[in-house]
Amino acid sequence: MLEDLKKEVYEANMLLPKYNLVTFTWGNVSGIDREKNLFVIKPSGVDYDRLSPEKMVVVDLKGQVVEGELNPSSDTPTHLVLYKNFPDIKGVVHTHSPWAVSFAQAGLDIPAAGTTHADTFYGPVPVSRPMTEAEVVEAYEKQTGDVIVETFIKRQIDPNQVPAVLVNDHGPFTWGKSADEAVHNAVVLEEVAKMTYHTLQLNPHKVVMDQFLLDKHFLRKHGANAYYGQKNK
Ligand SMILES: O=C(CO)[C@@H](O)[C@H](O)COP(=O)(O)O
Repeated sequence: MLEDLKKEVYEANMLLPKYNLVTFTWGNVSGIDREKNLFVIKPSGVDYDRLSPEKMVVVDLKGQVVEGELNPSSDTPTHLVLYKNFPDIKGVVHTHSPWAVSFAQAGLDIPAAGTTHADTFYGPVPVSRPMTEAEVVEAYEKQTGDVIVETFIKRQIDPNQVPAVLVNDHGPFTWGKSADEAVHNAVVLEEVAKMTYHTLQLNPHKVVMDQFLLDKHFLRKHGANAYYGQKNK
């Protein structure tokens, strides 16, 4: 079942160590088949050099394993919440990439400090609020997904325009129209986190891109149809 998607998700997972976004078995990538309403995710606790397409786990939208010998990633409930609430996405990535984790642990958004950021994230990358003790104790991974969705609703951020979040005290999640695109966004997020840290160290008075500059950049990059299409959503 879903052999092609398993191969795609396996290959996307292997990009995490390749781009130094994870250490040991940290992180995970999933991809969804929106017609079958099934998603494929990395197995939990398996070293990347021991992964294979056959070891990927298939999960339904109730969170039940429908195929696979191994346990699905411990972050499966978070991926599930994102697939249910962000209907346009088809791939999700979680990493512990150090610069993005540093912003997440500091409880800080990554502001749009330049075009490298604005090329991928059409606005600041938000950090979620700290989770309550009850949320952490009850069902951390599911609550993580709920807090991510809450962040985007409360701050009126379009997840298609800012395909990333910094989970407070934890680390980044990114997403996209495929597992590969979600990994691309995770790589850009880490680069941008590093650049922005240094930018703000060099110039603490740096004025980051406001919505007008972000709009101009989006319009320049994607054209008027895309710009006004997004605005009229
Ligand atoms: O963030 C965490 C643990 O805090 C997890 O994302 C691990 O980094 C990977 O867990 P598995 O996917 O292997 O279950």
